[in-house]
Parts: sequence; C-alpha cells; structure tokens
Amino acid sequence: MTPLPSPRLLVSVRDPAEAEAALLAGADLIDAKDPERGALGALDPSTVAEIMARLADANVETSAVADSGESLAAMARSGARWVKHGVGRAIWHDGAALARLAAPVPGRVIAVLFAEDEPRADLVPLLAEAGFAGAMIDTAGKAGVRLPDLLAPPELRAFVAACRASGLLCGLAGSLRITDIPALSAAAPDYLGFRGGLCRGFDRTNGIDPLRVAEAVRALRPQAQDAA
Ligand SMILES: O=C[C@H](O)COP(=O)(O)O
Repeated sequence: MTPLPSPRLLVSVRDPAEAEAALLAGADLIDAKDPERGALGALDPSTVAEIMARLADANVETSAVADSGESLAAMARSGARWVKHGVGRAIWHDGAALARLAAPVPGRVIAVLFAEDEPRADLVPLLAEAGFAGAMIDTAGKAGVRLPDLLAPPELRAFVAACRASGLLCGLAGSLRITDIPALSAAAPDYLGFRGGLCRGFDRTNGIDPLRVAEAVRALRPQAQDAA
C-alpha cells in the first residue's frame, strides 16, 4: 500500500511581514487571517492583497479567510488561491445553503467546520456535492483547548479519509502545538494548520516566531533532515 504523503504546513498570518517570515521558514501554505477577530476573522481585502503581492513570486500555496458571502468574492479577487469560510452546524444538511456558500468562487472555497460542533465524516460528501474544494476542521475557541482534546484520532482519520474519497483538500487545525504533529500526521491530512502554537508566548495575537515555524517544518518532514 502506497504510504500517504506527510501533511504540509499551513501558517495563518496577519500581514505581509509575517507572511514573508513564515515563507522563509518553510511554510507550505500561507493563510491570511485576522487573529484579533476570533477563530475565523477576515482581514481587510487590501491587507490580503498586500500579503499576496509579497508572495507573488514564491512557490507557495495561499488562502484567505472570508466571513461573509460578499467577502468571499473580495478575498478571491485579492489573489488568494483558496478562500476559507466557516460552515455552521445549522446548514450542514441544507444542500441549497451549502451551495450558495460555495457558489461565489467556484472550486476555491474551503469549508471550515468547528470541532466543537463534532463534524462527522458523513458530512464530507455533502460539502463536495455543494461545490466546496476542501474541508478543514478548526476550533472555535482559542483559549487553549486543542483539536485533539475535542476529536479522537479515529474520528479525525475517518474525516480525512472521507475528504480523500470525495476529492476534497483536507486540513486539521485548532490551537495545535508542534508536539501534536506526529499523532495528527498519522491521519494524513493535506495540511496541518497553525498560528498560536507558532507565535511568541503561544499567544496567537503575538507575532509569528520563524524559529517555531522552522521547527514545525522539521517535525513534519523528519526524513528531509535525515537525508540532509
Ligand atoms: O487555520 C488555522 C488555525 O486557525 C490556526 O490558528 P490557531 O493555531 O491559533 O488555532
């Protein structure tokens, strides 16, 4: 059986300087998000455009958080490859509502589900059918409760497997620490998403610490260290 690839590193940033620092430290995907506005706070589209301009010549994936239907299109225009939007439990089984959320930016919207809502694998085909390009589990609370505290490994593995079976990009995030990487890598998501665990003092409203980003990269790609 072909081994699944190691997850890549998503780092959420709030400005061009953090974006460049995360890129230089080895991040695989730069995600534009406002940490001052909760778990899924959108930055001003002009700031997102500045971030994307700073990354224009880099070989890196990009995403931006949108917090409304209108901002979905604005974030897409900013140049981000993917646009992330929260999908609340209330519409999980409302196909029309899901499709409306994915429609403004066809093939580029990532559904973000909160672990506190206990998303299950059987939700994933509904997201694919509605037109989402991917699905990510994150935590709504950012006071220290981490994704592994809320969803057990079998649930995470089932969610990731469902994303693969439905052809959706898949990410896991939620107050993660670098020490969570080995266990979460076993679920083989496309991305593991970080902010707080890579910030100074583990405070997501502080700045990104490039040394922690580099440490997360090493933890994700230990074989690359061995080969070096
Ligand atoms: O999308 C990624 C996560 O929201 C990163 O934020 P966090 O590590 O502070 O939970």
